[in-house]
Amino acid sequence: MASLLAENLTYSYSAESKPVLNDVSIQLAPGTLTALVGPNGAGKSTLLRLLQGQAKPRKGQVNVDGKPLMGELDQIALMPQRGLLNWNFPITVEGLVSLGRVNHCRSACCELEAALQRVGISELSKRRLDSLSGGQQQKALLAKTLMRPASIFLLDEPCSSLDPPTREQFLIIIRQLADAGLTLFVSSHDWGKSLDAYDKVVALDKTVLASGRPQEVQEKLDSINCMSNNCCA
Ligand SMILES: Nc1ncnc2c1ncn2[C@@H]1O[C@H](COP(=O)(O)OP(=O)(O)OP(=O)(O)O)[C@@H](O)[C@H]1O
Repeated sequence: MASLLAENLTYSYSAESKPVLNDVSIQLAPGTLTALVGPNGAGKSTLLRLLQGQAKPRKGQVNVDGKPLMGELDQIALMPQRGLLNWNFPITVEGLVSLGRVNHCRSACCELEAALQRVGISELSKRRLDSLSGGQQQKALLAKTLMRPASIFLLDEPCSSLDPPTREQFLIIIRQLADAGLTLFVSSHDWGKSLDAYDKVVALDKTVLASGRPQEVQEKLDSINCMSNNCCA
């Protein structure tokens, strides 16, 4: 089990441009499920990339288990937004999921079958990716991410494009993963009852607007115009 502490992160995409993240601090406790919500352009994906070590903050630092993060770590896995993938690529589910394997990893949790079982798609392993529904594709992408020998998982909008029942199913899966000891940080545009499934919510709009238990954050955000109408978009 691993913990993550980000302190005072500031980031801009170039030296001349304005920061897209400003003085962002967050803490992820081991074995917890945390939601990251915020409007379009709030910096959610950027923050997840900083936390995984894909980009370096201009100010501030990320600590994993008390040690500064230097570059990408096997310990932290990022599931990208579905829009970044070519879903028509001719590959089977097991082919895609196997791509998540890290060569030197031999532990049982990283085995293909275990990853497929964890997200409940063992029976789809021989199917082509482009023959699956959006929800099944998202589960396959999660299974690929779970092949990493990581204990911290950053999921970028895994529930986008899923219908409400499939979202609920997905939430049950990620809740089980957290209950099994993994640390999950999940960006989302869902705002409302579905956040009750999380241990903690971080609301971001370039900086942290609110952070805490779902009910507390919801009450705080109810008074902020940009996040009204039960939706962060
Ligand atoms: N590669 C890039 N170069 C320059 N600016 C970028 C780049 N990627 C993102 N941005 C800018 O950074 C800001 C934050 O974008 P980011 O994608 O992190 O937000 P987000 O909260 O994930 O948005 P969404 O909910 O729409 O996915 C936006 O203003 C965006 O235009």
